[in-house]
Amino acid sequence: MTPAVRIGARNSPLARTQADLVAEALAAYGVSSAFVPVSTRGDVDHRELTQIGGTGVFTGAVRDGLLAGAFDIGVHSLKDLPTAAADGLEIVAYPEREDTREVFVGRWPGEPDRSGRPIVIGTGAPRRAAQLRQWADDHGVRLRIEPIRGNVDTRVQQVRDGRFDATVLAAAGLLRLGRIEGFDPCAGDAGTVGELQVGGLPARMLTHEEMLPAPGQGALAVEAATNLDSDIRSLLTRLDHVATRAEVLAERRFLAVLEAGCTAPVGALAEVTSAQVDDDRSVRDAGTDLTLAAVIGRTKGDDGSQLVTVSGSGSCADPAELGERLARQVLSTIDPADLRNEYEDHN
Ligand SMILES: NCc1[nH]cc(CCC(=O)O)c1CC(=O)O
Repeated sequence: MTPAVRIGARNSPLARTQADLVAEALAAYGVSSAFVPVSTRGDVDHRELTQIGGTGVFTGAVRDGLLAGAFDIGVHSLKDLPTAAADGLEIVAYPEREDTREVFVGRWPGEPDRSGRPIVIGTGAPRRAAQLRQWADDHGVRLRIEPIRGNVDTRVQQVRDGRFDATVLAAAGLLRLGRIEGFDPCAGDAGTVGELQVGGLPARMLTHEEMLPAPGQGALAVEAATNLDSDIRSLLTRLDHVATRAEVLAERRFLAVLEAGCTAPVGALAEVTSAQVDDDRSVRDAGTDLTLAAVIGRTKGDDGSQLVTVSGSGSCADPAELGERLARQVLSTIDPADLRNEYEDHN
């Protein structure tokens, strides 16, 4: 009988659901598990995230619990996890990624509005704000962006209550919680636009051209202490998804290199293009089988642009190389003083 694995995660509905997904995957290998809830600084402090400051407001307490031996593995939303490695800890698996798109929930600003008043969008993420402002400029739409806090359902509720006209949330969280009505994963972008609802509000999937996700969005990180029992560790590595790993390593290296040079908001999406993943977990056609597209918020340029965009391709065999190369390209071609200097929680 394999001993139960203790799984620590934030005590929010989404974190709990994500921990359950890992528990189910372990159960498929005949391993039982128990959930250990962790209260984090981000949950008890209700100021804006940009005010609390520092990265890892949601993940620090889970990491502390791992180091203290309170549980065997921690399950994080990867996009909330700081890029810096934590001493004594390692990420043992990146399970298969959810949908990486963003969802616009509420009144769509592209529609004519007779009131003449700007649409108010609630978001605390400078990355989302920068891309929304650029979209609004491109479409001649007036937007006002205001901070919003709370878990996924609370944010939707605040739109329903009329405190905001709309908000933007990750498809991954909404799908895991089962909150998107009318979603057909096979329909692609066109098949879903205009037909979706979230909490009774109109919703639409944003394309990656409209908004790039946070680095690591839609992916989970299964983290453990480096001294974890080796049998449990090798079991956990079976939860790893090779394409997801390549993608998130490219995105997170891009972020890490940029963070060293500025604090601008960053959106980044890497995609494995070959889809030729061998059963033996290596990726075929190594060469140019990984793409990366990214946006970085900048102060308004002479051409009115508020975003720097960059894209390129590399190899699944060395995803960090692609991320690093594109980040250095941005840092060498753009004056860092032109990049927006805002604390970013990357959500
Ligand atoms: N801290 C917020 C957070 N962290 C992870 C998710 C959703 C899941 C994901 O993006 O992987 C969310 C909510 C959101 O951005 O809508």
